[in-house]
Amino acid sequence: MIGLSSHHAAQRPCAMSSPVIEVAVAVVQDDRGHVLLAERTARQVAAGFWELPGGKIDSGESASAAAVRELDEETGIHATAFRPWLCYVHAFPTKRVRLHIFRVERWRGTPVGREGQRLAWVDPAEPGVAPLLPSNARAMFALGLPQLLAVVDHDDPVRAAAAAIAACDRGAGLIVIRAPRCAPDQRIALARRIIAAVAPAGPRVLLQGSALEAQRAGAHGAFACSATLRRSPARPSVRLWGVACDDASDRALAAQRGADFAIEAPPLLLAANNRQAGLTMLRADGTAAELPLFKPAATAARDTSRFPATTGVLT
Ligand SMILES: Nc1nc2c([nH]c(=O)n2[C@@H]2O[C@H](COP(=O)(O)OP(=O)(O)OP(=O)(O)O)[C@@H](O)[C@H]2O)c(=O)[nH]1
Repeated sequence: MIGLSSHHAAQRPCAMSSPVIEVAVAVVQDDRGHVLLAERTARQVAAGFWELPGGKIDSGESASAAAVRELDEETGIHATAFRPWLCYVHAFPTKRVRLHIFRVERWRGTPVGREGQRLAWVDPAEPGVAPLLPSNARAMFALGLPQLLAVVDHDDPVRAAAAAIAACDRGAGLIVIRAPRCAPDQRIALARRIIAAVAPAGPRVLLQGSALEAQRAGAHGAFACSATLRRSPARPSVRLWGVACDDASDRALAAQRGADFAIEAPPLLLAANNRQAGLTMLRADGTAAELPLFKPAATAARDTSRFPATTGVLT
């Protein structure tokens, strides 16, 4: 299940003037997609909180070198292939941390808590260990997102529902319904029809529109186009909020407003697909960004990334 994300809390003003501590952390996943977490020890601040293996970047050290070093020092795992993933600032009450998060794609070794800390392999969608460092909520949430997202944009409810079912067949775990030309009541009726049609496949469904429209439609959340994002003073009160971004400044704004993910698709592509099948498939993008990004999928292969719900603690 995609949980409520706690990274929406407003950033506290008292931390805003403190310097930003640069921290590099590693996401290591086993073949089930479970993520390696470590528990902070009694000797550390925030003892008992679970975190990704990592630590402060030494002066003159690159973020990637720090992530690889800390991973080895703390768990004995040697990363042989990795890539930058998310990078964002979190404001704790008294300090700010910039997390440089790396996805470790290949590694060797058997994880062991080399500093006496407990380790656990957890399902990112249902971690099963607590508490997690609040700064990691965005990353954990992003790890629980599906790989494929579909934008359904058709004014005709029958064709829109057919497009949404086709998207589920192709493995979409998230569906964004756009029907900007419809009046709100029509859009809500169309969304209800799509939500009922795809319910057996179980994707999350977001409606482009206000929080109230999304709620009336029974959607899991709301979606905002880039123009709405720029006009929005704050995150709407919805469980899941996705936005469309045209460029890097939109992305920065989306992260600041607490969006859960962003899509970057040329408006022309969406418009062209609307005239045809009403369906655009997007894939999770692997490059470094402030928040999870989806971009047009060149080939929409079936998504096999759903994680089982079991969790293992290594003692
Ligand atoms: N290791 C780690 N630190 C994190 C994560 N998220 C996060 O906010 N932090 C914060 O980043 C900072 C990392 O400091 P650390 O104490 O673990 O790093 P370190 O081992 O290099 O520091 P030290 O030498 O002072 O002990 C802490 O303030 C910690 O709360 C995370 O996922 N992993």
